[in-house]
Amino acid sequence: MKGLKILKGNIIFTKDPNSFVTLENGYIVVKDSKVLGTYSSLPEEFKNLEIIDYKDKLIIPGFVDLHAHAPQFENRGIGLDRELIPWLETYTFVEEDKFKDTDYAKDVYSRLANSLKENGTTSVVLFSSIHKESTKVLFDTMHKVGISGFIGKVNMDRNCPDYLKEDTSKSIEDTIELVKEYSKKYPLVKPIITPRFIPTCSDEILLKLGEITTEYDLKVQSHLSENKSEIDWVSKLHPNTNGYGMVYDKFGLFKPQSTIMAHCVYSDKDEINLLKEKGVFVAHCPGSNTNLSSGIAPIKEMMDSGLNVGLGSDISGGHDLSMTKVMVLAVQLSKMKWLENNRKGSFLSTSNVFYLATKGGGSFFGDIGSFERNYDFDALIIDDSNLTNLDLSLEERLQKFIYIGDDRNIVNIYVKGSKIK
Ligand SMILES: Nc1nc2[nH]cnc2c(=O)[nH]1
Repeated sequence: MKGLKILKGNIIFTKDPNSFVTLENGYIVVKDSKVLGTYSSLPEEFKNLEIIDYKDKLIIPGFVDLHAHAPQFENRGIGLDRELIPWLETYTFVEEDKFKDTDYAKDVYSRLANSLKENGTTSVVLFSSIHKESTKVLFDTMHKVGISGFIGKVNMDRNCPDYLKEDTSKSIEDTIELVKEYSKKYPLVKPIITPRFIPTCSDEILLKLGEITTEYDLKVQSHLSENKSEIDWVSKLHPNTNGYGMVYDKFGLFKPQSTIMAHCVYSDKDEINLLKEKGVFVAHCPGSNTNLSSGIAPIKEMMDSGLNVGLGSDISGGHDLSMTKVMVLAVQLSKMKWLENNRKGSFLSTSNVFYLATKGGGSFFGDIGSFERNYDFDALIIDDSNLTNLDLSLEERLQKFIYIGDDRNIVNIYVKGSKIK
């Protein structure tokens, strides 16, 4: 049978946030790019096909990073003694300015893309910088490495240093050029509309971006309610709008089921209801919640209330793009939040956080992040033999890999059925 691949190993994935599906020495049948089925014993019809036998290794879905800043790759681990606005002004804008040079972009973006891949991120949603040519470099580089992604040229035309302040019309012109060139150029890497955040975007640019979103049927990403000074700033800039989220919505930038808002640390009831009503995805970024002293987003509550939620590394507000490190931090912060709330509700379980890092974020892309039938076959093969000599269940082995494993344990990677490592 043409286009069929059969993989054997210890399969573990989530269909819902509250439980794992595990198949010890199970089989995944893949047809072209998609999962045909998972089986504990191989059905007769596939019996004479070749089997790729991963023996005792784990087979898990690839990770999804819903929020990261590509031009901040070099800044990981520095400047984290500041809060958001001074951090942006002192470190981030200065580094992003370097991307006016495409040679610099080629160097940084190829290391970024390889690092994402090596760490098992098979789908990623990236902010680029304001620079059109370097954004093209990012599209081309991500395509070459073979992981899937949305990439957005940043738009900002006020309240930032002159060297990054865009002329509004030129910003829109460059965005449309990128959308036209890259919407169909590559199968796995697509453009996304990316106003940086409300403080750096004029009403005019937001209005135009809303129009482009509708006209070209695009997705949108930005930041929301991350830090208290930022929220105060937005309420001063938009005194007649009822809340930060409402500003995006007013300009048509909460496109149903197609928008990601990073952070949402301080979203109140009305904002949460708006996010829910519009099917906005919240990218929870525990790394930057702590590093930039922003606060802990109540992610477990958001998830339980039915919001679309995924995880973001948010480099370089977050210092590490490894999604296993992000998962650990998300669990740890959710425990702190739970204690802070006098043990009301609960904290993130291992299946909760694994779901967030796979199917939760993956549903922004489509059928991604699980091994259910017709899901894209994005998978990691994990050799965890160096991590323990205990006799553990598959769930415990996965937990151990998340907590103490690293990129060296990821021995093979599949994206859309193709082996990229
Ligand atoms: N974490 C984070 N928040 C932002 N808000 C506006 N820009 C940024 C950024 O680069 N990182």
